[in-house]
This record gives sequence, C-alpha cells and structure tokens, in this order.
Amino acid sequence: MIEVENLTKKFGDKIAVDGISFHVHDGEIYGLLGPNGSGKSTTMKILAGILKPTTGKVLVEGINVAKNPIEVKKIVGYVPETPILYESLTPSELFNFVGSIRGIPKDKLEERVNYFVKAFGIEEYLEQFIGTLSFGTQQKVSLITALLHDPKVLILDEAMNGLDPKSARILRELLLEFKNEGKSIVFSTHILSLAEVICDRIGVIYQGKIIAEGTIEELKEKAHEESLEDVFLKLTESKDEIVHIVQALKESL
Ligand SMILES: Nc1ncnc2c1ncn2[C@@H]1O[C@H](COP(=O)(O)OP(=O)(O)OP(=O)(O)O)[C@@H](O)[C@H]1O
Repeated sequence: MIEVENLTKKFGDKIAVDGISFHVHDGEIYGLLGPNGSGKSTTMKILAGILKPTTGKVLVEGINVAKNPIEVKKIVGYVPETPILYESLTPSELFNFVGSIRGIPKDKLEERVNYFVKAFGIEEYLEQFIGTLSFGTQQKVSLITALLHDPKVLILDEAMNGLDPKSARILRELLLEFKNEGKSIVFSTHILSLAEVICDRIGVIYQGKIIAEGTIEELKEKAHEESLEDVFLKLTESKDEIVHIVQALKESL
C-alpha cells in the first residue's frame, strides 16, 4: 500500500509537484499519466526514497519514506526512466552485488536471476560489460535488478522504454502476476493503449497536480470521451491545440 498526502516538490522556484494526494492499494496497478515535464518522474523518485519531498508525506507499507528511506528501499523495486547502472560491471557481477547488499540468500538469488534472465532472454549478455549493451538490454538489466529482492511495491518509470514487443509482453504478464500476488505497482507510461490494458486506476498529472483520477471507464465517462487518448488530450488541454497546430502545418505546406 502506498499513501501519498499533499506531496510537494520544489526545485528552487520551480514547483515540479504541487500538492498531490493518491493511494495505491495492495494488488493494484496505478497508472501515473501526464505530458512531458508534468512531475511523474519527480513523484516516483520521492516514492522510491531517492528524492526528499519539500512538503507532504509518503507512506509505503506504513513506513514514512522521508524518515526511513533505507527501510523503504528494502521493500521497493524502482526502475528509473533511464537505466542507471555500473557500466564497467557485467550483468552477472551486478546481480551478485545487488544480491549481497540486499541480503538475498545465494540459492534464492541464483533461482531469481535464472528466472528473469530467461524470461527477458539476456543469457548471452551476462558476461559482457553493461556499458557495451544496447539500451533495451540495459533496460532489462535495470528491471531484473529492481525485481531480485521480490519487492512488495514496484515503482516503474517508463519501464517499457526500449523493450522489444516480446519483452514488453513478458513484462506486462509479469506485472499482472505481481498484481495478483498483492503487490502495489505505480506505473508511468506515454503509451496510453498499454495503460488502458494494465492499469486498474489512473491518475492524470498535469503541471504538478493530479487533475483527474479513476478507472478508465470512470475517466471516459467524466470527460465524455470514447478513448483514454481523447480523455488525456482533453484534460491536458492539448486537443484544441493539436487541431490548430495541424491546421497551421497544412497551411504552411
Ligand atoms: N533536479 C531538477 N532540478 C530542477 N528542475 C527539475 C529537476 N528535476 C525535474 N525538474 C523539473 O521538474 C518538472 C517535472 O519534471 P519530471 O521529470 O518529474 O517530469 P515528467 O512528468 O517525468 O516528464 P517526462 O514525461 O518528460 O519524463 C520539469 O519542469 C523538470 O524540468
């Protein structure tokens, strides 16, 4: 369970997150959707204990993230928007390193590494330096690293970035499995069709504020729109703007 209450984050004068509140229940996938620069990554970094909030409170499984970031990291798996990995290690070395700092017993670690490495098809890259791997393969290494300690809570920032269709489908199936196990999952994506199929509820964030929240059906009903894409564009005031931009482009050709 994740509880976010009145969360604000300022960088100097810039208000990146502006008093947002939401809850993510056990066994729920919560989609955080918003245009570029709306505050998704900042929010997720705070949930993962990487950034301190300016004001407000985040509880993960009842633990206050700002006060106990180390405790929270034990139960959270965080995948950043861009993989942050040790380029001069191999995936095998990184998995062993993460296993040792997380205190995962050797046999459990081996079992989990084998499972995820096979699932994402990266067997052939295990002994190569991470810095030499493709972006998609690095993303898979980043995902596996976040999953090794079997976290109760997952914070996935654009986790499908760079994944080929097969790996994206596998991740999708894994997430549904994790949800059925009772994990709480926060998931940001710009792929609205994906959010539509995997998210139980959506929070639309715009200019640092959550401007709408609910199931996909509730959002469509409230916005009087047929698709999540139309809901999103309407709420983020992009719909009319797109019509004008396309019109101007046509006239300039
Ligand atoms: N370390 C920082 N210092 C100053 N400003 C920052 C910092 N991190 C984020 N911001 C600003 O905060 C705002 C929110 O950024 P954030 O990365 O959270 O957006 P986002 O919704 O994840 O965007 P995207 O979809 O492009 O990844 C942006 O205006 C961004 O420039």
